[in-house]
Amino acid sequence: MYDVAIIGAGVTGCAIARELAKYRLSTCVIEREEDVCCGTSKANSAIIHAGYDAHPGSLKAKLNVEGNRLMDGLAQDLDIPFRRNGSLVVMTRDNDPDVLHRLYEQGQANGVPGLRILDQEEARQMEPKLSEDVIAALYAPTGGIICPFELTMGLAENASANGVDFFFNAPVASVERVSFPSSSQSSQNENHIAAPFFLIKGKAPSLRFEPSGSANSSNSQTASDPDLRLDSDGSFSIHARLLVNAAGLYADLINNQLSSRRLHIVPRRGQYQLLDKSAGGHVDKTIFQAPSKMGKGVLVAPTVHGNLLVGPTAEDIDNKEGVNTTGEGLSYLAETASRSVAEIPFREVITSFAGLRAHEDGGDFVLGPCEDVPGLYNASGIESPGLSSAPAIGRMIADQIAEACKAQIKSDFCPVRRRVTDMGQMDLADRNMKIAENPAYGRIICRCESVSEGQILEAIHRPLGARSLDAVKRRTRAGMGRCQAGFCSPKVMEILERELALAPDRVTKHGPGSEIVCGENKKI
Ligand SMILES: Cc1cc2nc3c(=O)[nH]c(=O)nc-3n(C[C@H](O)[C@H](O)[C@H](O)COP(=O)(O)OP(=O)(O)OC[C@H]3O[C@@H](n4cnc5c(N)ncnc54)[C@H](O)[C@@H]3O)c2cc1C
Ligand SMILES: O=P(O)(O)OC[C@H](O)CO
Ligand code: FES
Repeated sequence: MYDVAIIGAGVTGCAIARELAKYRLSTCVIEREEDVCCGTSKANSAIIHAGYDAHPGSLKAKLNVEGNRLMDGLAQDLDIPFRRNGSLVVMTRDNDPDVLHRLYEQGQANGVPGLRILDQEEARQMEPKLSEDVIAALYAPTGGIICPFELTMGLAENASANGVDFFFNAPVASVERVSFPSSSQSSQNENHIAAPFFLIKGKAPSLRFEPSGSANSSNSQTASDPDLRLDSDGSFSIHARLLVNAAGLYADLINNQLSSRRLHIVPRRGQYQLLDKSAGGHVDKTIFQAPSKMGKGVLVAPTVHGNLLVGPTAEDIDNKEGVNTTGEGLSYLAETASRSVAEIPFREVITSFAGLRAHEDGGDFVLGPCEDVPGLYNASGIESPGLSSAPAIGRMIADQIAEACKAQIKSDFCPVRRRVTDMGQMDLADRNMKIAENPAYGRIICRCESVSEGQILEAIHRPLGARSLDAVKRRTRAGMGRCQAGFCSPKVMEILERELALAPDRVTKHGPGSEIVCGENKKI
């Protein structure tokens, strides 16, 4: 029986897992996808917000500012690309003239440091490509940009290295609070009433169990593991004393199985255009427009890897899987972005994508113990600024759980994790030394992003290692370049086949059901 089970391996679940790993508690994370960071955490604006957007007194306001403050230390410990590039909210003649003052006052109340309102000239000096229509701007020096994949994976890998188990390809179908011994408990317990616990069930024919700290672990689960029961049809059940609901868009479905305090989460789609690195220097700061009831509006921002990002739209839709882009949405972006930034080189678009905000009807994060279900902790309704707030959400939930269980701090928690070697960040001498040590670092697999075979091997053979093309991409950037994997995909597939002893038709893009080839069509 685990002390704590967390449903969801997005940035929220992984941040909570890492904080819980600081305590003497047995913890697992259960994720329906094949990897961490497959939900909203992988498709967003990647901004670490300063914290002036949310209403004073809200959880969003408090945790955004605290998360922002914690980010430098976390990025250093977990080796996450993060840059405080600062942000501007620009005002044009069409906007309500009070908008910047309102945001400024809100920021002051939330405790955001260094906010300043700039006139037209100062704003343009800071960002020469601002549109002619911009007449003033709110400057926030603590705004930042981050790699959301590395943030989520760094938290997860570090949690794993410190004792947290992960289950992948494990969609939870039902959760139940049980207050009697179940048949799966040991016979010693049969004659007395056990403390209530959560019974978490699902069907996972290809469940992948990653016990803590396991590098190179095989894909087979351990049927003998006392915390997990797996039947021949792939049904699994996991027992835990406490349950954390960090299931993103599906957190309402998990909560509503247990609590009469219903949640309702609407997917609010945000579409983006991502431009090539040749356009990455078009702006330096993150350029926001005036916010609306639907969100912070369309931004133009550099990414930590040197691309330019334009988006998102904000459309409420019915489909929790509706991550498609639309012609209408993408045209809206081009038209709207030009109100704040001039001459955006849209010819340099290399891809478009969409993410879904988990918008809860109440409008704020839903965090902490659920009033009518002892042992259930919600981390639900985590829309923006969820990425920025993740370090603070992790601390808040873990502290609440540790206090409730009177859990002791572990003395051997190691806060440090290193990401896959980034050859691009090395000088020539270091690069040559690395290649001399291991020639695989000299074999370039992804030309656009200069990713070597050595880096891909590292991505596969590390705790919570990559098992698919997209998982390799998130860890190394192989496939994220200008050709969008046209050249490097077959090569990465070959490496996955070889290293994981997979038949070619078992290599997937993003887990079971996304196999890339279906067989041979010609003998060579
Ligand atoms: C368009 C857009 C732009 C954004 N921009 C920013 C930004 O710039 N800055 C910022 O701070 N925030 C931003 N956000 C918000 C931020 O991305 C989210 O708040 C954050 O990623 C939410 O993380 P999460 O872990 O709660 O959810 P997710 O990342 O969605 O993780 C939930 C996980 O639960 C899993 N799951 C669901 N149901 C089950 C089940 N039944 N069984 C097992 N697993 C399950 C899912 O597969 C998923 O992996 C943005 C969001 C969007 C959509
Ligand atoms: O549109 P929002 O308010 O959900 O914010 C999304 C990002 O944080 C900024 O683009
Ligand atoms: S070669 Fe990998 S993205 Fe182009």
